[in-house]
Amino acid sequence: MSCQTPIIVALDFPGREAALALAARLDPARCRVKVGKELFTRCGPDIVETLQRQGFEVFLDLKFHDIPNTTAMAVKAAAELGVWMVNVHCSGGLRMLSACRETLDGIHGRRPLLIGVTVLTSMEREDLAGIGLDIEPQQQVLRLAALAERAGLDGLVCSAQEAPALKTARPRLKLVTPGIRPAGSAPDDQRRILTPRQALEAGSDYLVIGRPISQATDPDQALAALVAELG
Ligand SMILES: O=c1ccn([C@@H]2O[C@H](COP(=O)(O)O)[C@@H](O)[C@H]2O)c(=O)[nH]1
Repeated sequence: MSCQTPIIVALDFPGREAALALAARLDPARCRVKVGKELFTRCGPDIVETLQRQGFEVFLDLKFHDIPNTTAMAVKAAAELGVWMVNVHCSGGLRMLSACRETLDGIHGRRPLLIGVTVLTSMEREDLAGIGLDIEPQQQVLRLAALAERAGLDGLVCSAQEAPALKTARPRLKLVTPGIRPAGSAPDDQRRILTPRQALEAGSDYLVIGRPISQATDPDQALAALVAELG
């Protein structure tokens, strides 16, 4: 059975054992899982295959960013691994994004959703100024969204705070939103945050949630509360 909720649980752990221990407490019908840089660098493709065998759809969150050929071949490798979603940085530019799209279009069978990372949810205006961008995060997200749309990507990683503007400007694109924090919980290093319910109401299609579940005293209860909040 495919997943019935918009929740993607980030398995940000230093090893296989901890990641699979949390996965064992999750139901693939109630959430998808995300394998990011830490877990993948430690465990490699095997962890993705294991999670898929357990019934999970996997978002491979490696945020590829390189020259067009290198990035497109990395996306191809992810597709051959069978992942449900893969992402690349929009700031790699139109030629890089188009190369990834074209490479996936040449693959037979099920292809992963190709998602463009816009502005990391840990960044605010002053962080953009620090890298030479004198612009509000939302404006930069909208610029990169235009590029993603032109290249034929399936969606964007952004903050749910930008979802209303994106749903108006780019209604075709799926919105994958980290920076989700239940009311009253610590923002940690995130800056552009919303609660799960606010994010859905704003127009998010998928909610990426890590520490509020993985670091909770009772992860099962934390996930159940989130699912209940979303209705
Ligand atoms: O802009 C981005 C892109 C990716 N992430 C990833 O999402 C999770 C969020 O984890 P939390 O513990 O809920 O903060 C994490 O794996 C990030 O690498 C993001 O936060 N922002």
